[in-house]
Amino acid sequence: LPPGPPGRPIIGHLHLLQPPLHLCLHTLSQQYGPIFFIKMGSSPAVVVSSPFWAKEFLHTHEHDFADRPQFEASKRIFYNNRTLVMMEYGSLWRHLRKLYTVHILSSKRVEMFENPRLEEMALSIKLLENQMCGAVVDLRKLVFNTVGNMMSRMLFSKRSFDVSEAADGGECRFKELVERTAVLFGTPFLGDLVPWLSWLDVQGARKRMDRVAKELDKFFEEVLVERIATSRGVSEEETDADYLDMLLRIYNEDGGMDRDSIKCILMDLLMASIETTTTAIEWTLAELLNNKSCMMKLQEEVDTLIQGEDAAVLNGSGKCLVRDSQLTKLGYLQAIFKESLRLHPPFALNLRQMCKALDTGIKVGGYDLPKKTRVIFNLWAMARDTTMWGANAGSFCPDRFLNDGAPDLRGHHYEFLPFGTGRRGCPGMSMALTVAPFVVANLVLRFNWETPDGIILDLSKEASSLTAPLATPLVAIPTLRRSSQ
Ligand code: HEM
Repeated sequence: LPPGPPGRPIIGHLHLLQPPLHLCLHTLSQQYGPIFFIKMGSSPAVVVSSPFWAKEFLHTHEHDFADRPQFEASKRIFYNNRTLVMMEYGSLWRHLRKLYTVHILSSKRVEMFENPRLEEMALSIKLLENQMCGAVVDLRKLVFNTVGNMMSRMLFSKRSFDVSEAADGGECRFKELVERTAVLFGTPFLGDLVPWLSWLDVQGARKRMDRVAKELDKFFEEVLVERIATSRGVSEEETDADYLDMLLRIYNEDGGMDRDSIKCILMDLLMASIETTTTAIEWTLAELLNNKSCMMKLQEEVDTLIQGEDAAVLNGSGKCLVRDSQLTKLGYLQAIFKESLRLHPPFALNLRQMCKALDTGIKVGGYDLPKKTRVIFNLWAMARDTTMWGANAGSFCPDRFLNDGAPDLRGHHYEFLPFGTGRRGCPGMSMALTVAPFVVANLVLRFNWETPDGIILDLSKEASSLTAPLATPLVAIPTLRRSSQ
């Protein structure tokens, strides 16, 4: 086995693990090395903190570690692990993955949904202009709602999140459900760590999981029933077609797809996208607030682009917005976004598991790993390693991504894997790389942003949740930029 700290009976190394887990595992790696062995309760796990070892597992042994650990929450909430994120590696997963990459999340499909994204951005900007200028704004909430509405409109043409403070009732219900789900996934469940103790359920978590599962199912069932009842029969080429139209067409043509599959896909896409994208945007804005010169340079870049080209102008509102197609021309914005993802990967840790078929374990890099070994990739630690990134690895320095040969995001550079890599790498990367920089560009185009009392934010701490957002939600004060009028 790889080296590792001494463990205890039953709990293994659980007593050593404190939140935030990525920091705790990083500290242990400094003592035990870039690959070390622990037991999470009764589950064997290796923690990987170097690009060399990441490549060993994710490239050399790609097939062998293409599974994910199965958790009680995902069994209960995601229709017995039927979402792509949590599905066991095998033929069903391959079938669904193809559907995602070819039909659902291809760049072409993402492009088709520019309109709802522009409209939602315009609504959030209007809210900021009319009700929030000069006031302290909860940016996490604003971004979460904006991204949430963009996603739910692309999926089933409904706004499911409230962007105005006044909205209430049904619209907020779904937001609360997403948040409760994230908490359930972010909190370890005893039975996942020590299966023979799962009957105890001291945390009462099963009940909470079942309640969330029931309410989520009800929400998606209503969406489905309403759409089937209206039988709008929109073809996928039509401009107001959404993902649900496409899924219903496949449902009608493909006997292998049932109602739960559709609900599962809708749920998967919402859950995998909103929290991650919001966290990425929140960190980017936080870094910009602390690095004023970068913020100003970005505003200049966006201003120059908008003045020189046709920007989107919405519904005669006079509001100019940066469009998707312009994002690739904003080189500095791209560098800022990458640098923020480097320092603050929304999934600080990525989890894989040895495939079930390897029932006697496998040898990796000279180590004998037992069956069902979990691999925890410390993406956070690898992206801050000074041997790879230089002495300023801990500083926000977007210029490092302007150099030729800088690491890309697409999973070829193992020191920088915010979207993972290989067959189980993130299929939503195109969507994320469109939505997140789009929101950032438009927020800095129209507003100057300041922290309350001009304080420098402490960006050294993350909260423990499904993703790793700022320890306290980001707040800032917007003022309208004259040049944006
Ligand atoms: C900044 C935003 C995002 C980040 C940082 C992110 C990151 C990740 C990571 C690290 C993984 C695991 C990859 C691996 O095991 O190698 C993953 C998987 C996944 N992501 Fe994302 N993601 C983001 C946005 C999205 C979006 C927008 C969607 C969909 C609309 C999405 C859908 C998925 C799905 C379905 C999987 C599971 C793939 C599988 O297991 O086969 N993600 N993501």
